[in-house]
Amino acid sequence: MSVFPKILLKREVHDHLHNVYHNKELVANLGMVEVERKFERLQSCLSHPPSFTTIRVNTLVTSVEDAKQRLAEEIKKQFPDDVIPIHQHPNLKDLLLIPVIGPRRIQKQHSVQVIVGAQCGNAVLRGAHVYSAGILSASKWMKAGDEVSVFSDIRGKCRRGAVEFDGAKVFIGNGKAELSRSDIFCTNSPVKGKGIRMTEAVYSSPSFDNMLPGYIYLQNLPSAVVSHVLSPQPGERVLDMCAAPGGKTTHIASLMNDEGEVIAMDKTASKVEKIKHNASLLQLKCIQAYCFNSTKAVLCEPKGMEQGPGPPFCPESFDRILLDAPCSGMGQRPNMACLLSLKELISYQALQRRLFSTAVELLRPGGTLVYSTCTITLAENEEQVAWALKTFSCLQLQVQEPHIGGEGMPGAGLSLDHLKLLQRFDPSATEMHDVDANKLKSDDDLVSLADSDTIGFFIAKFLKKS
Ligand SMILES: C[S@@+](CC[C@H](N)C(=O)[O-])C[C@H]1O[C@@H](n2cnc3c(N)ncnc32)[C@H](O)[C@@H]1O
Repeated sequence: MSVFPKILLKREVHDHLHNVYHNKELVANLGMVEVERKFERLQSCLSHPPSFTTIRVNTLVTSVEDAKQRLAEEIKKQFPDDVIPIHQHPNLKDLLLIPVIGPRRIQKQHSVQVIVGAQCGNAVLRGAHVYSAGILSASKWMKAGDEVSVFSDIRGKCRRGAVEFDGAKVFIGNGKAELSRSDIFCTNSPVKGKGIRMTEAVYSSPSFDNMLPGYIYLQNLPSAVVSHVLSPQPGERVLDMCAAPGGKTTHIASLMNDEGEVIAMDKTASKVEKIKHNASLLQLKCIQAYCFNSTKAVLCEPKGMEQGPGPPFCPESFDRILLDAPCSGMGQRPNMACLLSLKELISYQALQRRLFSTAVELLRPGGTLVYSTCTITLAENEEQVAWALKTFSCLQLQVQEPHIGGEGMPGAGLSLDHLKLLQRFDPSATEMHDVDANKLKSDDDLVSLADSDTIGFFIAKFLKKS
């Protein structure tokens, strides 16, 4: 059931998405009434978190059963009075599902108020505590130990250090202050560590910060599907073109049993350090990470030139390539306000095409290319597939295994057969659910809810014909 306002969009973005979700092909398929409902559901689902937190087990260092047991012990420390179920996904054997309980109707609000940035607020609704860096405002008299009510500044309008804030804010739960207002704001150096320990969030999930490092990796369900769809094999040479912070890179390496070569690139140096950190934490040795603009990753020098281990690379030199493209991120949940302008929203298509063209050049004939995004627009998903099939006659769409999400969305002129080969995780495909750990009836109910109530995501798999 909806407890937060639906996602707040700029008028121009709202109207654009409205047109996308009311395109002629979709209306012809579903009818106007269903299309209207779908668009309303989409806006509502996006402002709420998915019903499950998903944890990928690093199967190179532990078994799923062992990780499950360790997780249960850790979660018990946080929720001594509750039984929080942990389920292994039946089709993604390295994935564990933990329900996000909520929404809770919290009656009591405290007079001491804390305002946090929207990103911090979104993390709280997925189980995080409030870190000091995320706090924008705290009541004048707040001291350590106070019970406080926490609000998210959804429009990004609150001034850092303000004593009160009357702008648009959404209540996300109650907690206990670990620092005073002056500890947070009256200091010259940035404050680190926890600022508020959440005691009752509107949506509650364990906090996985620093939990079992090296054993588990917090990863959204559709993101964990991607590397299985790519299906990398031990000994292969695999390229992850837009890789930071390395969630999929590390998954790929672990599916390859850490044998072969996984080359990860990202254009931002600090993010490349995160890939290296994650690879080392998860004890993966076959990953090489480089800071590089992947649109320039094809070696153009004449043959015979010495080629180093890093980019640029010779054409047709990879067995498999993942292009988890930079995108508008409109599928991320929860997201109570999207501050993107229409210009920004539609700017990604061109960059994605440049990256895609590079991927096709670098892939060997007979190789596999997977394209994915965490967004819900047609322009970045089905339209890109239609363009790719028209532009590169060597490409053929492939069946995906596992196929857990729905089919592609009509509207880009793709045939029904092609739409069936695409995998779209569409939050608007399900009704909103209250989740109460004790009322999840059967394992089947639980898995189908976890599979359908996810972030918005898209996956296409291509074969480069020999
Ligand atoms: C969707 S995120 C990747 C998430 C990552 N695959 C994971 O699962 O952890 C997209 C990434 O693309 C990077 N990026 C954007 N433009 C790029 C470019 N031209 N070359 C390489 N990386 C780029 C961004 O820095 C960002 O880290």
